Amino acid sequence: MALTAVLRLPARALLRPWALLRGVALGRTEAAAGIRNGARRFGSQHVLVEPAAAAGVAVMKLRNPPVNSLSLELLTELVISLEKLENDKVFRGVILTSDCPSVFSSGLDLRELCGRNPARYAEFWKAVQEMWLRFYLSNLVLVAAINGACPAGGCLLSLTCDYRVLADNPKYLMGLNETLLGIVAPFWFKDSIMNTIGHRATEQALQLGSLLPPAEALQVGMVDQVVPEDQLLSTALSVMAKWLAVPDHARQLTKSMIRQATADRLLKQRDADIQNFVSFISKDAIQKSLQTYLEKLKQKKG
Ligand SMILES: CC/C=C\C/C=C\C/C=C\C=C\CC(=O)SCCNC(=O)CCNC(=O)[C@H](O)C(C)(C)COP(=O)(O)OP(=O)(O)OC[C@H]1O[C@@H](n2cnc3c(N)ncnc32)[C@H](O)[C@@H]1OP(=O)(O)O
Repeated sequence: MALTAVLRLPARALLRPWALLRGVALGRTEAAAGIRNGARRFGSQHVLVEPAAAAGVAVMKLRNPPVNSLSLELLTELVISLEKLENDKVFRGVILTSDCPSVFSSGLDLRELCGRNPARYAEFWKAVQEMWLRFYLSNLVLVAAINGACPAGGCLLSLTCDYRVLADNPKYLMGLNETLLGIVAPFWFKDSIMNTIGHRATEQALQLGSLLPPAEALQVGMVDQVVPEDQLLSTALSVMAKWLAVPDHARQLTKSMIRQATADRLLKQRDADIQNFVSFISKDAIQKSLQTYLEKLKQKKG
């Protein structure tokens, strides 16, 4: 970025050099680098963050086309983006949504689970854990505006949020469908869903690998609201306003009181959980099962 362009930027942009550096790294213009109509904006390759119309609220959009699969890069960028927002005292709430049409997130990137070496599996799983821990324990209010299909790891990501609004479209199926892939959701996936929908509903949803349409997701409590698609963002903003009306310190301590024990279960055994994952995913039978599933997905179009 030329010096003259830097000098034209508002002072507050200069106080947040990461926003500018990101823009420079991506070779983008001044507007895309952080300043548009006086509002800050930043992004990475797979995550776009922009201020919402409401004060103190950012909209974080996943953009890893075509289906927002959670690759190592996307997971890492999600955590970095959240951390930036947490460190920027302007922001108190985040609306998490998708920039890809009809898919919120297709879950963990299946290419990360197939044919890699143990070190790469371990690195990937550490990033999945990190994403879950950081989002689950975030001090910010997180509202998921689910504007598409939301299976497996996508559902997990939404379950880290404080509130979920789902757009009313019968194609937007949601749930932890791991068993249908021949894999087992780890205990912290199970804890996340059980804390949300309860014990009995989890017994069914997790064993059956249920992918629920909006009305059923609402009925079981997997989402808090189902709204017409064109009202998704405005609803998320209204919900956010209600949550932000509560003093931050009281809400944050209360959230931590409710969630910390669940997070601690993983924190106490992160390395063992990584080892479990690596040995499970490396088994020939599991690899075969995942390859077959991926093939079927690819053939679906033909
Ligand atoms: C004892 C226990 C110890 C340890 C724990 C062990 C194991 C736990 C391990 C793993 C946990 C994993 C959780 C997961 O998240 S696995 C991912 C599961 N995801 C899914 O099942 C969703 C699959 N995708 C779909 O159903 C659909 O794609 C869709 C509904 C999201 C979107 O449908 P569309 O019709 O819009 O798009 P498609 O044509 O189907 O897809 C386009 C394109 O994208 C590819 N793709 C889809 N999903 C994924 C994915 N998750 N990863 C990578 N790639 C994906 C799809 O194949 C198409 O590719 P091509 O264009 O054909 O190349």
